[in-house]
Amino acid sequence: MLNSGYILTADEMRKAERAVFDNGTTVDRLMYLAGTSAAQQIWRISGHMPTLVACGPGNNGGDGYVIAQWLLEKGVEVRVAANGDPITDAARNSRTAWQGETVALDQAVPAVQFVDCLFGTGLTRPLEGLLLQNLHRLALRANRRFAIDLPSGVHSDNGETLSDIPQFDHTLALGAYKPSHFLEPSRGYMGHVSGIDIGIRARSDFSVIQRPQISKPATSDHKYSRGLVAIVAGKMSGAAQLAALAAQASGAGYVKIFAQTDIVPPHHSIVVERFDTGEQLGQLLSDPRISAVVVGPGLGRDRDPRKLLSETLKAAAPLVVDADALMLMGKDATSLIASRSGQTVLTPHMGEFAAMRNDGDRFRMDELRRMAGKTHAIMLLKGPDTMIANEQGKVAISDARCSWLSTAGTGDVLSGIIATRLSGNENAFVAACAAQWLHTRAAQLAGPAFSPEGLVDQLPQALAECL
Ligand SMILES: NC(=O)C1=CN([C@@H]2O[C@H](COP(=O)(O)OP(=O)(O)OC[C@H]3O[C@@H](n4cnc5c(N)ncnc54)[C@H](O)[C@@H]3O)[C@@H](O)[C@H]2O)[C@@H](O)CC1
Ligand SMILES: Nc1ncnc2c1ncn2[C@@H]1O[C@H](COP(=O)(O)OP(=O)(O)O)[C@@H](O)[C@H]1O
Repeated sequence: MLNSGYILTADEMRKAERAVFDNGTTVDRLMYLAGTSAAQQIWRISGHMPTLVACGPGNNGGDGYVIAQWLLEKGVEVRVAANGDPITDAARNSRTAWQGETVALDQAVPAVQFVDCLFGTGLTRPLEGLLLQNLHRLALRANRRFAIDLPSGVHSDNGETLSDIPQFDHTLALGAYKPSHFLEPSRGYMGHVSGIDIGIRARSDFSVIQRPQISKPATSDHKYSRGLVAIVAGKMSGAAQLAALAAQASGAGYVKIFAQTDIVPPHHSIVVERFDTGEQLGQLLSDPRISAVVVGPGLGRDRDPRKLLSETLKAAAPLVVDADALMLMGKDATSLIASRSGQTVLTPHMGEFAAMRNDGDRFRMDELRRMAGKTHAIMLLKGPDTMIANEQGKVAISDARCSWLSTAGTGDVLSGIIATRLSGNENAFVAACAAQWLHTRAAQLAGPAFSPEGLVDQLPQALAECL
């Protein structure tokens, strides 16, 4: 994976480029490498498609002149649209090396293929006036649109679109992925995102969630050593049953549901144990063989579940806190979770996150990291761009996605998978990342319009890909 899966902010990318220059590569050389590699990718996809490349004033524009020249030498009918001279030496040199026709942006005639090299990581403010109008005019009248590094108008680091931007078919990330290659809403405009390796090797707190390595049970394993997952069920037990099924299908040795009502186990091997009071639940949870607990799915939000939640928070085992439990804690989540002794993973969706967070103005990734720091827990923010933060400030972002997951009950399934991964004594951050990968992969395998049960059915196959 590009830059070993480390995602770089614009500042980190500049530092990484400086390291490359310090090792003797010139700016011109790096731009040549970026531009020719991007051009080859465009050529592989489009061949001789007549092309217009829009070049901005900086190094993103510089890449554009290199792309145009490479395509010209391949025999493609290619023109450049640009206003004024480039502002960096490297971009000026690229422009000098360009042997084709250059026209002003507002004079440019659209071509079948449009390549946007107006702005990349250097974008600092919204596009305005004629620039913006011409971007739309030229892009919208093309049949295929490429964005180089980032679509012009996208903030590199936070997923925001600073201007109204056209929809692209392909985005070629240069050197390393930037956060906005994965975050919404910017990701939605990028079409197919792929990476161009230009020799950038830099670590970061941000990374892509990658396929986990999961071990088979050892020959000496038994059901308890593999992990006893306990799901706390409230009065609406369906969600807890889904979490239980998911825990089992992702490899738990034993799954129990602690339920306040008489429920039929969702599977013969899943044991239901009844309790009536919070104290009784506390006793059930004190079983030292329990290796992870889930609380929240279907718990309910009135007074009674509060007692169940406070008993559950006392459990020594690693805990997944989801759904109603998050709403019950609200803004008190930070203090309640920080005082726990065991590992905790909190899994809000955007609505639950809004109820928990203190600073609604802050960029959600920053707030997620802040909450992970304050709670000493793992924060997993669900959605099309699920991100997972730990207390050290690391953030892993999901690059795989499956919009069919937007159906009730799939979050319950995720909580069960996380519990099973936590049972394996994994570091909670690693466990949450592995569970997120398995969840999305199972969704991809399930095909369109699956039920949560259908999602659960695909978990063993997703798991098989990680052994
Ligand atoms: N530094 C390097 O050597 C390399 C850089 N590369 C490319 O260079 C890009 C970054 O280049 P730059 O840092 O020059 O930045 P850009 O080319 O993204 O932006 C150029 C300049 O435009 C101005 N600007 C920002 N927003 C504007 C707006 N809304 N309207 C008008 N002007 C605006 C800023 O002053 C900025 O410096 C990357 O995205 C990548 O495409 C690649 O060629 C790889 C090598
Ligand atoms: N549009 C989407 N694209 C990809 N994944 C999604 C999308 N919408 C929701 N999801 C995923 O589906 C799951 C839904 O969880 P949640 O909102 O808690 O639902 P529920 O509580 O009904 O189970 C989460 O894992 C979330 O990341």
